[in-house]
Parts: sequence; C-alpha cells; structure tokens
Amino acid sequence: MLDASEGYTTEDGRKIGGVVMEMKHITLRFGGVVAIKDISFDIREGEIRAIIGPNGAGKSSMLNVISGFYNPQEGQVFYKGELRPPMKPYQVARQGIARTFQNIALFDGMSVLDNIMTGRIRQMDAGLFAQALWKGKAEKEEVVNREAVEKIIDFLEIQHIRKTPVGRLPYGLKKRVELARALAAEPSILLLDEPMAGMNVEEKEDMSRFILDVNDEFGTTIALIEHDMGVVMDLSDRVVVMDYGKKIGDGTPDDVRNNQAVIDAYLGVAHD
Ligand SMILES: Nc1ncnc2c1ncn2[C@@H]1O[C@H](COP(=O)(O)OP(=O)(O)OP(=O)(O)O)[C@@H](O)[C@H]1O
Repeated sequence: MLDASEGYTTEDGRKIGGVVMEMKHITLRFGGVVAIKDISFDIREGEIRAIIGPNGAGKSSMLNVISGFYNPQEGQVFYKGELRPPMKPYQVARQGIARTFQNIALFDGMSVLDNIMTGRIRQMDAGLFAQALWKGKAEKEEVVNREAVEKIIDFLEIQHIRKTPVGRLPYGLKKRVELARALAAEPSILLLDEPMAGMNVEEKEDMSRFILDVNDEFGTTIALIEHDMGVVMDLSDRVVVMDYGKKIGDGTPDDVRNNQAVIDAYLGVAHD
C-alpha cells in the first residue's frame, strides 16, 4: 500500500500525497543529554502522523524541532522540498506550521472569539501603520479574518461560548479553542502536542472526531504526539515510535503494534 514517491491511499479511502516535511538524521542534545539520536522520518501531505514513545523518549523535543523551537545540532529539516535553515518559531509559523501546546497557552481574560482572532496574525498584513493611515484596507482585512474565524467557530461547534472569557471554560473546551486558534492560521501542517491530555473519555471522543474532521474537511496535514495509545492507533495513518531518543518503529498502526522492539519498549524490557 505504501508508495515511496507518490503517496498512498488509506484504508478509509483518503488520498495521501507526497512528502511535505522530511527530517533527516536529526540529533538534538541538551548538554550531555542526547534527546534525539539520528532520527529520520517524513510527513506526507494530508496525513495524520503520530509520534509516540514512553516518557522521556524525545517526542516533545522532536515536535519542538519541527516547530523551530529547537534547532538540532545535527541533521536537516526539509519543508516542501527545500532545506529549511535554522529558524525562530515565528518564522516557522509564517511558513504555515501551527501548533497547540501540552499546557494550554491561551489568554484567559480574553473571549473565545478574540483568542481565535490572535491565530490570524499571519494573515493580517495591513500592519499597524496601514491600519492607521489606510482604514479601508484594514477594514476589508477585518471582514475576511472574521469570516474565516466564524467558519472555524461553526466547524468546531463553539458558537455558544464565543463571548465567554477562556478562563471560565472547562478543560475540554479550552483545548478545542486552542485547536480553533491554530486552525485560524490556515496551516499546511498542524502540530498537536498531546491533544487529549487530561481529558475524560467523552472529551477524548469529541477531540478525536474534530481532528479527523479537520483533516478531512480542510485537508490539513496533522502531526501529533499523544500518550493514549487507543486514540493514536485509531486516528493515525502512520506512527513513528521513539525510545531513549532513538527511532525504534515507523509504519502503520498495525505495523508498530506488531513490532517487537515497540512492545518491549512499552513493557519496559531492558535494552542496550
Ligand atoms: N530543555 C531541556 N533541557 C535539558 N534536557 C531536556 C530538555 N528537554 C528535554 N530534555 C531531556 O530530553 C529527553 C527527552 O525529553 P522529551 O521531553 O522530549 O521526551 P518526551 O518523550 O516528550 O517525554 P514525555 O512523554 O514525558 O513528555 C529527556 O531525557 C529530557 O529530560
């Protein structure tokens, strides 16, 4: 089923395209700690790609390399076919890579709507100066931005809380608002850092459905790290498995489920 150059068709009939991001021989160290050791993998257009592994395996570090938060000491990142030079996170965001955080990073005192609007910064090119001098353009932009945000609000079924300050929302809804804000940036790749962490079963089901719908409706490529194995196996097209900074598995959920190194890592079997 997997075709190295042309992409592939998933079991549920979705067409996955060519490689949009490629990590090549990435090594990341923090002083003496090697968080990522010579890892290579790719992410394809339209795919839901998971990175899993036991605690301390290096998953967050890898997500932070993708989002530009860390620049690895060795290896290369290719995005849309081009070598990406070391970049700051805001530059990576401008290239169309948006993310959510493990610990929700929203403005508690601001309404849901205003929080989501902050995700549109990439699209607001009128700038402060133009806004002051050339009201017309800024107004037009505001209308376009509001329309885009309204669409996301409808899509994620959060109309009823649009005016509520985020600080007053229950946890599951805050996570959904964070997803909305990331989507407002119209990303090519959406990075989700443990999107189900701290959620109850019902909230997890809702979030899973929204992730699948976002992928389906907007064609957004999604890379996520997540502890809940059931969720990962249900959602993902392909899974990278890390352990002690190394890649020990890479393939479909079935491939990795049957991979002995992966089974050992999760059972905590000693290795050299
Ligand atoms: N900023 C940092 N400074 C020093 N060491 C770090 C830093 N970030 C991560 N590490 C170390 O790198 C290794 C990988 O950590 P990382 O957080 O990437 O793993 P993880 O798989 O995301 O873990 P978890 O599932 O517990 O969140 C760990 O040994 C960790 O202690």
